[in-house]
Amino acid sequence: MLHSNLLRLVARGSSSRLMSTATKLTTVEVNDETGIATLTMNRPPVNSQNVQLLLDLQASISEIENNKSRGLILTSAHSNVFSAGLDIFEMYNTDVERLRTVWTELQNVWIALYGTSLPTAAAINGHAPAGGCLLATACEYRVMRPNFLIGLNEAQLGIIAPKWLMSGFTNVLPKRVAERALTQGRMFTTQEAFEAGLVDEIASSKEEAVEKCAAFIGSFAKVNPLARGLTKLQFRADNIKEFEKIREKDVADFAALASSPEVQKVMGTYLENLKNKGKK
Ligand SMILES: CCCCCCCCCC/C=C\CC(=O)SCCNC(=O)CCNC(=O)[C@H](O)C(C)(C)COP(=O)(O)OP(=O)(O)OC[C@H]1O[C@@H](n2cnc3c(N)ncnc32)[C@H](O)[C@@H]1OP(=O)(O)O
Repeated sequence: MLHSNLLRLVARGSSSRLMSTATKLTTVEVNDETGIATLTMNRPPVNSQNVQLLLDLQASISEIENNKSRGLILTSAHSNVFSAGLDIFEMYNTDVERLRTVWTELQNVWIALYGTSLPTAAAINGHAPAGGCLLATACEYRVMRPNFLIGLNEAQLGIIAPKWLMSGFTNVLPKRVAERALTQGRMFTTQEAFEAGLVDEIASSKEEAVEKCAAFIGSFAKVNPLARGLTKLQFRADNIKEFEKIREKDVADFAALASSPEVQKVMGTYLENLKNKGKK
């Protein structure tokens, strides 16, 4: 009988294995030929990041690190959204403790993804606003399907993203472009993101995006994995150290900001607009 601790489960033919997880909102599938793991977010309809999805992402990243995969590709099970960012419903009209948990688990996912020595790539098969962009830019490489939007839109929502949350973004864009985009809360189209360097390639389908991500990860085949991983982490060490210094305070700051009547009001209006959009 299948149970949550079952380790390996043959899923689709012989070329890939669905790794069992104790989770429901993510799946991990390892390609037998390449040894690359695909981590798929599956929280309908838009992969909004509630605490459970954030915990499941962490469990899946650990699983991939422990199962000796050669790399990690992050993608979505949905046809037009990679991830809509934090679940605003979960942050609205709730208590401070819940807000602290949301933020702590977002931090935990980010550091797990940003700080892994494994090669990582995002197959962005739909929109990736805010927390969706955060996950994509924590990866080393991004391939995106056409005609979607990606960016950190916090300034447009009247909120300030902390420095660690912007650091993946500022790693990949020239400083001047990043500053302008962040202060505008700009959402880039796929084409604009490609031209700016926010995404590395454009792919016409999810399958092609995953293949291109796999080719990027495959480009390290002849590089010593320890040397590769340590080199990557040296590049990221300053951001990681800065983050570790402020992570406790950052949780307190977020909980205070998100629970304030002003931000709660913004969330309420934002949620109304999202709901009404569906009725139009
Ligand atoms: C206001 C935020 C306050 C935050 C407090 C302080 C934070 C400080 C630092 C910030 C760091 C991270 C912040 C975030 O990640 S906040 C989340 C920001 N996300 C967005 O702005 C994206 C909002 N969504 C969209 O733009 C669109 O939904 C989409 C992703 C482009 C998809 O469009 P679509 O047409 O395919 O789908 P749509 O009809 O809009 O939505 C379908 C249903 O999903 C619900 N939904 C969408 N996004 C969210 C979300 N982020 N959280 C919860 N639920 C979401 C939407 O309401 C629809 O539901 P229903 O079908 O009507 O029931």
